[in-house]
Amino acid sequence: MTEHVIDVTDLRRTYAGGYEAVRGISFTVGRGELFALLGTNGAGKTSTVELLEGLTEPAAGEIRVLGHDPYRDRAVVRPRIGVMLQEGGFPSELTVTETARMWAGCTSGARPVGEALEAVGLSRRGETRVKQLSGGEKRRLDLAMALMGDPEVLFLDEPTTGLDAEGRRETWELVRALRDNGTTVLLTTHYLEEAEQLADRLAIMHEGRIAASGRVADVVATQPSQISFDLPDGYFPGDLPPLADLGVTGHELVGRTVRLRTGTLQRSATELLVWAQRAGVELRGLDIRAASLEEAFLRIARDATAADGTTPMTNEPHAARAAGAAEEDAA
Ligand SMILES: Nc1ncnc2c1ncn2[C@@H]1O[C@H](COP(=O)(O)OP(=O)(O)OP(=O)(O)O)[C@@H](O)[C@H]1O
Repeated sequence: MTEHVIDVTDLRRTYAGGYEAVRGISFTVGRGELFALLGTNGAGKTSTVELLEGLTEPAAGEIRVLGHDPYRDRAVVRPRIGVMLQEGGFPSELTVTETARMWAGCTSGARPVGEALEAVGLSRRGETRVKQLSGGEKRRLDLAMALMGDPEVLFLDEPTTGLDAEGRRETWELVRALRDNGTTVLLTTHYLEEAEQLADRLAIMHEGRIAASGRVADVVATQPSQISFDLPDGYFPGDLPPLADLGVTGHELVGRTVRLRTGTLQRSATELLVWAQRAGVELRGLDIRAASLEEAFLRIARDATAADGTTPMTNEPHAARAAGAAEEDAA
């Protein structure tokens, strides 16, 4: 049986004023797994991660990290986890090595500073001041600090926000290597490609709830693939073969562009192409596209919104955030 390093049941978080940012979520993360928490702005990802890190107490529900309550058993859990926050905020005048030494001094069981910097490829930047590091190097320094205690569980909150494509890829390599060495990783991200690249499993949050979860392929498989093409000249939609025969589950006509949705892409595409071949028509603008995580994400957010009648991407109470999350919890 898989050991659950993180176990979350019916978790809720309510901020002062009664705003419920996390509305009864449950999930598990197995040892050595990389689990991604995705979601629109304000979906509740950071609010959830802060609870897992033991920074504050939930309004309801249960959390186990390494078998302990991360808030009540903080002294036991904290030395075994690493946390990379969205913004590290280290003093800009210190050098990389001075920063790492300072951090090591606050970390129980800290690994040698040189080793932590080596792990993130910053060994050669030891004498550089933090303010002179590039954005990507700063994020790597944040990661080095999170790795200082050689953690069993690593929390990465938006680890590649603000990085260019190369910096992002470098970070992915590092995170993959950590996972391959057995570190359990919980990652929040806005980048769907990041989740596709790294995650063993993921959950998509929307307005405090988990709208979909599972392996990337399973979440994508719940979404239809799409075939689109221009209606051939002189043809009407009724001249196409019966859509049911194509295995098509939905369709629309936008101008003269036909869009078909299907859960059996190979069959639908083959049937359509055979029909076109027999009819001697060229399907201009033909585009055959398997479902992607991005489509799954957008559709899930849209469906969840339609179901509860709310507007996506709402972010009104965000301003209150600046005042500090932990103290403001109503719980
Ligand atoms: N301290 C706070 N007081 C009141 N509301 C808050 C506070 N912190 C966050 N919220 C609200 O809770 C909701 C969830 O915020 P959270 O930061 O957890 O979302 P997120 O998914 O991490 O968003 P983002 O991707 O934008 O970082 C948002 O509506 C946010 O405005």
